Formats: sequence, structure tokens, C-alpha cells
Amino acid sequence: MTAPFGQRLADAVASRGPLCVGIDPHAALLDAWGLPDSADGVARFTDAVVDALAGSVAVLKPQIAFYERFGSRGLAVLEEGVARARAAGALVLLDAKRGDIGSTMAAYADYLRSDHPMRVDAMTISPYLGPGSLQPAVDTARQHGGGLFVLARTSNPDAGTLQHALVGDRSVAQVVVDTVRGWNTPGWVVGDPLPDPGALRDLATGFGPSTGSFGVVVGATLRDLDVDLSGLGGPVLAPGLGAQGGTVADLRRLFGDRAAVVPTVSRDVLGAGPDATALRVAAERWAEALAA
Ligand SMILES: O=c1ccn([C@@H]2O[C@H](COP(=O)(O)O)[C@@H](O)[C@H]2O)c(=O)[nH]1
Repeated sequence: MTAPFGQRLADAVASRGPLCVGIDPHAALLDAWGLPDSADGVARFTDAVVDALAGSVAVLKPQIAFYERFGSRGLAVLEEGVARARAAGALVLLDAKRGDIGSTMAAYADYLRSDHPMRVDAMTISPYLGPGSLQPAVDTARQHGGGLFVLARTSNPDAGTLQHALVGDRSVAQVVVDTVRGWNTPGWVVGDPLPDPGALRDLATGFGPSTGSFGVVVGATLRDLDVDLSGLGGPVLAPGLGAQGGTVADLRRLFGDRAAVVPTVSRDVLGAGPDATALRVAAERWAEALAA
């Protein structure tokens, strides 16, 4: 029986630190690494990143879009990379950003099943079809010890166009955060009123044995933290560092010590490759800056 993702994440962070490194084999990076823009190039890129980092970083986050570019051969490469990364001790967060009606969502969530050929530890999902549509993914995650990160306030510049829109007196982003807070709250079921954040302030804010398995994505590029994360009870995936302009100082400014933050960096680390030592040094530089 697999322990809940939140607990496994907290353990990984305790022993390896919170850094997540993204595996994003962009065509430009393949070129810079002297690799062909093909499934073979992506395989060599993935192997190099996994070999260099899966033994030391807490989380690796492959971006499925870069594998789907090469059809079934690309997915076979990803499947192999995911298995190797997990075997080396890294948690694998599949950046797939899936979202659909509930019955289809159940199929997407199969990536979390223990019998899936490309089983991952957690995946990113999109809430655009409404919180209720995501429930089958929550059920699968609970059953198989998996985790979910729901897009709440993403790192792209025009994200607020939709995410700031109001639903009653709350922003769309806040509705997402409140929904995830519900998933992390023992005893809460769909249809119950959402838990009052004020009453949940003592739910874990940092990493610990009670870290929940359900998290949100909040970009490190935000000018201000315009969602209330109190009582979330689960992790916050923070992309946007490095290539998108976010810094460790931004993480501190936005989150302080009020959240269990998993900062994630792709291009800024991957650009150091293909040399394994250089990749490790680039990841360590971020890890040290985060720990300082
Ligand atoms: O709000 C979001 C959600 C996901 N991402 C993904 O993270 C990486 C970022 O790559 P960098 O090279 O570090 O910019 C990429 O896979 C995005 O799809 C995000 O950037 N923002």
C-alpha cells in the first residue's frame, strides 16, 4: 500500500529539499545539447536529466507536451523515463494539465493508478470544467496514494484575465484554492459547504506528517499573492523561476513561511546540460539559494 502523496512529498522534502526540476525537452534545448529534434533526441535528453538528478532532487516534473510531439515513440520515452526516475528515488509529477467532464477525468487520473504502465506520483490538472468534474481524479488519487496540483494562479502574464474573474465575491483562483482546501480537510465531501479558512489556520502550513496530497499551482511571477492560501493543508507548486523571471526573493515575498512550497525550475537548470555535473551544479545552486 502506497503512503499518501502528501506524506511522501514531506519525507522527500525533508531528505532532499523542496526543489522540483522540470524535464522540458524544448527543440531549442535539444539543439543546444547537440541532440536531434526527434524521439531519439528526447530519449537521450531525458536519460541525461534522470541520471544526473533523480538521485538528489525531491521531485522531477516531466512536461508531457514535449513527449507527445513525437507520438507513441515520445510517450514510450516518457514511460521509460518516469520508471527510471521513480526507481532512483525521485517523486514524479506529470505536468499534463488535464481537465474534462468527470467520466473522462477518471481516465486521465489513471496515471496515478498503481497498475498504470506510466504510473506517476502526482499530476497537474486544470479546473476549467468546474470543481465537481475533478472529483474522480481526487477519488483515484486517494485510492492509490497519488497527488494532484490544480492550476489556480498560473505564472503566465495574462493568467489573471480568467483567474481574477469573480464568482460571487471570490475570484476563480480563490474558488480553486478553497476547493483544494476542502479535499485536504478530513471528513469534507463534495456538496458540503467549503470549510472556513479561518477555522483551519492550524492545518499544516509547512511540510510535515499531515501535509495533504492535494495542492495548487501558484506562479512565482505574481506581483502580489492575490489568493488566500490559509488552511490549504497541501503543497503549492510554484513555477516561473528563472526563464520566466521569478526569483527566490519572489518566493519569499509571496509565500514567506505560510505555505508548503515546491519551487519548480526547468529551462534555467536544463540549459546547463548535457554535462551531468553541470546539471547537478545548476540544480544545487537553486537548492542552496532556497535553503539560504
Ligand atoms: O503556471 C504554470 C504552470 C505550469 N508551468 C510549467 O512549468 C514549466 C516551467 O518551465 P520554465 O522553463 O522553468 O519556465 C513548464 O513546463 C510550464 O508548462 C508554468 O510555467 N506555469
